[in-house]
Amino acid sequence: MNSLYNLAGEVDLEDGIKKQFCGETINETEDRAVLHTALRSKLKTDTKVGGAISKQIAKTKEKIKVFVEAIISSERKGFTGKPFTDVVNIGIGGSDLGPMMVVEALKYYKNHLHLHFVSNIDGDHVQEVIKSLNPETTLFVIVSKSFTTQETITNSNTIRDWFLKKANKEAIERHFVAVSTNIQKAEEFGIQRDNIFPMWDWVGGRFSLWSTVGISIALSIGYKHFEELLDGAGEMDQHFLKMPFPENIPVVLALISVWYNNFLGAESEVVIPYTQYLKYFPYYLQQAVMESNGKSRDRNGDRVNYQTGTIVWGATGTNAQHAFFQLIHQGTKLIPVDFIGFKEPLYGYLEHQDKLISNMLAQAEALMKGKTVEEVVEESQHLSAEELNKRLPFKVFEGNKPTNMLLIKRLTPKNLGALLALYEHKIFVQGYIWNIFSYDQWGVELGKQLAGNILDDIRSQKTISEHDPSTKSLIQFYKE
Ligand SMILES: O=P(O)(O)OC[C@H]1O[C@](O)(CO)[C@@H](O)[C@@H]1O
Repeated sequence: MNSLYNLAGEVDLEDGIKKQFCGETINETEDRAVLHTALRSKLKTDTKVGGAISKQIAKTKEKIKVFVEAIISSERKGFTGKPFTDVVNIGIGGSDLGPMMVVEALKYYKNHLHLHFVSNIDGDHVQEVIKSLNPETTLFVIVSKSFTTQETITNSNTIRDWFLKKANKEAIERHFVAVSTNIQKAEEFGIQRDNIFPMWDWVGGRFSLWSTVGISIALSIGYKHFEELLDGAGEMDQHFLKMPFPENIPVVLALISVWYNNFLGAESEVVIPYTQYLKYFPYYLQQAVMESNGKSRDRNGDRVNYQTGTIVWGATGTNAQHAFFQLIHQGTKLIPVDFIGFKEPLYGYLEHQDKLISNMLAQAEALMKGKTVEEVVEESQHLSAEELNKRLPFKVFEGNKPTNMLLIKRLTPKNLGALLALYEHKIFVQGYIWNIFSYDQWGVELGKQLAGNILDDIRSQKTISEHDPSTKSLIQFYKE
């Protein structure tokens, strides 16, 4: 650990952290600051946070509060005068995964509104969500920082057409709101200016659930709980800013992960929350981690000659134990595990809770200790020598498999906020050590561009763009 702390000192991590929180343009390839932390800051004194930005944040939070409370209390109603019962969040990537994960995670705190999420450009996904909805009582929140994302715009157009089969154009202003930095495009879509919630270029998509992108969260659990989520994240920000590295949870987790990734050759990390409420957490984390640190150029533009972004995957426990834990225990790959558990159950089924947590602790113990030949022999007295010899190699567990254990008191909005901010900071620390830019995502652009070309080819009589033989024949096959 001391060597790792020295590594953090060598790259001047402390300075990097300060630069991020003060709003320096650390996202150099997009020429932007990275200030999602300002959204949950109570301090008005930090450079940029103290100025124009904190005023914008306060004004926008008030707008969210007023809007959310009007919908929840039924003061604001649908076009036929009925209260809203359902909310559909239309967005993808960071405009979907964060809100969807938190809405599910905090389901225990939800009110009467039913939240739905449409993300994929797959028309069947859209239909499956809208088919049971009543346009008179459904609110649509279009979330797109850019308001140009193909999936979100296509889905919003389809949903607006479906809505207009039952309602007239004037009803759109009551039922459609948008979250975007691109006010012009949102207005062109038909959203009234008053119904557009601003977003800022200093909030990255995958770090945006704390902003207006979190409207679906605030609608689901109420504004007060949404604030508690922000408070929890704010407390973790202060911890990250102030604690010396050996006591700094995000720093320690990041360094341990660098150790496994860069020094022991671990290819991936797995995250296992022992609560069904966090079933979408691995998906959310995949975007946060892999879109941020999946880079092979350093900050000078040179190709790195070391490993960067870890592959993250996971599922809830105990389900995962019955699915892929075999490979973690006895496979050939080193896979560090993060266990996340909560001491108190929300509904009080103590028998379940004791069993749930004992499974989590047992997995960590088993991975660490393993099972020796002697132990297998000891517990196999009932077997003949021949039978024992046959089975012995398969019953041995090598052990020495690393795990982190995050044991939290209770799943509350505040604790969840702290947990999410913890992982955000872990991502930053690792990116900083690897000397890469964590806050851009140029790697998603090529696919978008080529999909545009292929769409043109699919729609035209002839294949017009240049393709390799494989792509060309696949386009042909699809068209036939
Ligand atoms: O909010 P937008 O602009 O629609 O973008 C959605 C997502 O698309 C991405 O840009 C990747 O394609 C993500 O970073 C982002 O979260």
